[in-house]
Amino acid sequence: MTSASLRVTKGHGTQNDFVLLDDRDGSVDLTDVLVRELADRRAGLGGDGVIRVIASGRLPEGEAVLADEPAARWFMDYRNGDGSIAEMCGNGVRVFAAYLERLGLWDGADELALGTRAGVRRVRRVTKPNGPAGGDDWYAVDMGRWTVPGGAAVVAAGFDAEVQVAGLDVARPALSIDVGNPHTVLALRDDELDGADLTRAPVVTPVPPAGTNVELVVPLGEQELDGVVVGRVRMRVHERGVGETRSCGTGAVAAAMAVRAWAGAGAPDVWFVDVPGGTVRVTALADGHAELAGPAVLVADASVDLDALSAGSR
Ligand SMILES: N[C@@H](CCC[C@H](N)C(=O)O)C(=O)O
Repeated sequence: MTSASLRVTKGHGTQNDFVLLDDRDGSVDLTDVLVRELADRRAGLGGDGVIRVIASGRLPEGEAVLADEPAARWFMDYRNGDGSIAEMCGNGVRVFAAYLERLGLWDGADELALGTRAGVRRVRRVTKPNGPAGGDDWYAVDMGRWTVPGGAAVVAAGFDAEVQVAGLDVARPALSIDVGNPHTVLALRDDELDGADLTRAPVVTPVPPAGTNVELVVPLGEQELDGVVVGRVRMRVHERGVGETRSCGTGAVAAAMAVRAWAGAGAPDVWFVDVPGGTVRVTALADGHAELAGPAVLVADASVDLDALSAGSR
C-alpha cells in the first residue's frame, strides 16, 4: 500500500515561519484541516501559516488581480495557522518571492509582480542596511496603500480604539490601521512590553468586525543612518488566526505608520522595526504606499506523508 505525499518547503521571514507548497495547477485540496495539520508544531511541520503558490487564473481572487496586472501570474494563497484565510502577509510575500525564485518562476526581471487577496504586490531585491554594497540579500515589497479607516479625524485624535492586554493594569488607547489586513496599534513603555502576556488574545474595543492583529510598540526615537534621519520602534505582535508570533510584516508597517502619525509633521519616512525575530525596514512612500524590506530564508524541503499527518490529529 502506498500513501499519498505532499512536497513542501519550510521558510521564514524574521522568524515568522511558513509551510510553502507548489500547487501551480490548483490540484491540492487545501482545506482548513490540512492547513492546521501542516502548521501543527508537534504533529506536523510547524508554522505560523501555510502559503500556496497557485496560478492566478486558478482562483477568482487571482482573476481579479490579473485584470489589474497581467504580469502577476502567481498568487500567494495565504492561510493562518488556524486554517483561516488572510488577505495579506508582509513577511510571507518576501518568503513567497524567494520560493518563486527557487522554483524558477521569477524570470530574472528586476521586479516581480504577484497576486494577493489585498491586490498586486511588487517585489525587488535590495541591499540590506550595512550589508556589502551591491548585495541583494533583502527583499523590498511595495505593500500598497496603508490607511487609517477612521479617516483624518482619527489621525488627528491619534486613537479610535482601546486594547486590554493581559499583564497590563488598564486598557490603553490604540489606533486602527489597514495594510490590506486589519491592525490595531498601541504604545507602551519598555517594561510594559516585556511584561505583556500575549498567550492570551488582547481584548479590543470596539470589537473589530473581521478581527484584528494587535501590535504593541515602544517608540525608540530617531537616529541618523547614512546621513538620513530614521525612526526606530520595538514591537511585539498578537496575530489574528495564530497568537503571538516572532514577527509580522504588515504589523511592522502598521506599527511604523502609527508611531509616525503620533509623532506629527516632520517625522521620518524610514523606520526600523525591531521584533523578537529580527529587524525589518518600513518606508512611507510619496504616493501613500509603504515599502517593507527584510530577509527571507528557505530552510528545508520535505515530503509530508499525508496519512501520517492526519493520524497526528486523531
Ligand atoms: N504574519 C503576517 C500576517 C499574517 C496574516 C494575519 N495573521 C491576519 O490574519 O491578518 C505578516 O507578516 O504580515
